Amino acid sequence: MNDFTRAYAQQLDKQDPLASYREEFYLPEDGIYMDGNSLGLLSKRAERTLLESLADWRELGIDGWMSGRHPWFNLSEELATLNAPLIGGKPEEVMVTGSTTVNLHQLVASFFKPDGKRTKILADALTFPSDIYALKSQLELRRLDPSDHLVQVDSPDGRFLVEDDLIAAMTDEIALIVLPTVLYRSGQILDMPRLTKAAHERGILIGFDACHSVGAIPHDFHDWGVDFAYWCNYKHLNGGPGTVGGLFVHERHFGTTPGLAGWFGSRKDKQFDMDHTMTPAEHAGAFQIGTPHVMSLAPQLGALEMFNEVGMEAIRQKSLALTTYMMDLIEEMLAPHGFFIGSPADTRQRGAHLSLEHPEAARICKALKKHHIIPDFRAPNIIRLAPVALYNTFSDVYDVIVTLKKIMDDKEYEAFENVREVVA
Ligand SMILES: Cc1ncc(COP(=O)(O)O)c(C=O)c1O
Ligand SMILES: Nc1ccccc1C(=O)C[C@H](N)C(=O)O
Repeated sequence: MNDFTRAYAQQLDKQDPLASYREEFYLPEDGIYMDGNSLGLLSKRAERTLLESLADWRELGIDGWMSGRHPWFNLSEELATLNAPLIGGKPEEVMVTGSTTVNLHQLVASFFKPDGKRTKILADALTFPSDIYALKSQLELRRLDPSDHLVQVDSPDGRFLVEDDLIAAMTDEIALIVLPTVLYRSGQILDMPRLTKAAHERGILIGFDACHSVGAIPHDFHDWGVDFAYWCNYKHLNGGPGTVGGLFVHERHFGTTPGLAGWFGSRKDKQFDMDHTMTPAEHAGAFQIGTPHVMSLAPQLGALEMFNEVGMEAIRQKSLALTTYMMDLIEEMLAPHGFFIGSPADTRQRGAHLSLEHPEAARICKALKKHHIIPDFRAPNIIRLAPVALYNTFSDVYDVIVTLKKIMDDKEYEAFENVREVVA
């Protein structure tokens, strides 16, 4: 690209087949939101389905479980059907339940079966901390010392993982592998089919944390043979702050006893028999635990509808066009200012956000916020920018980078302290 005018960005917006979806969202009135990889924005459809469920509660009380606009007893299953195409699973392999960390606990409790020499869990050194806390506590629950039973593969540069290194660590001591689909800092996509194949050739189960990929890139978890996966629905899927998460269990594992059992994992027709012997659902529903957070599920009905309407291929195409455009602008406009793009240049390895590294990152983020631009900061030196396919424009990207240039040219960031805020 060699046209660095705003007119060119506007021309790209005119050609954007997804342009009309922007109007579906509540966007900041006088700013630009670039943080959809941390918390997606509210859409009018999500608001509508939440209000409908609230009205069901108001009008029906307990009968909302079986009647009303969105009967709550089957809501998790209904949402699983909407979530399944986004991760390439069969509807019965998916459940909308729990949260990312809770689902990881459930899946490790169910699928980590140390046996003989195989007593270790393999993870990586760059993954989200909550996953590591969960894995360590799962080991401790089984009286296995995490310092030698959790193997974390290092990254040569602190940004990216090397699949060959991960595969080399798949020894005959490893019982289970848990890796991210997309790294939360650099946005690197791991080669999931290759890693799954390598794990299975070595007799190891493998699961993925799909928080940063669901709603951002297409997946084929079923066809790749992935054993399990888990994710949140509040980032790219715009389900609302703390909305209920998702999990995938490959159908070959149906019948596995849930490690953390609870009555909502029962076969639906058996649940209210109130028997003290559980009859688990015959699909991924078995991994539910207790009563779903209905008001937190409800917005997903509206939010997920859009993804099914548009399809992940079209979303991915626009997302890559946005991040590629952003990279080009960064290289052209910010060259003298010491930024490093810590995300993959290769589109096959790039998720849906860019990570800009700079020693003054914390205060550059504060200066951006002063201009009503919302990025996020990840310590010690990363500005994450996520131009989101359904609601951001090429003009947004242009305006963000031009503002960043102004902040750097005029040293505006010097007015702030270079320390992170409490929620960064
Ligand atoms: C990759 C990843 N894993 C796990 C989590 C933790 O999710 P939760 O707090 O919803 O359990 C997050 C974000 O918070 C995340 O980005
Ligand atoms: N759950 C949150 C609650 C508050 C603030 C941020 C989060 C995030 O999800 C951060 C995100 N996981 C990240 O990739 O950094």
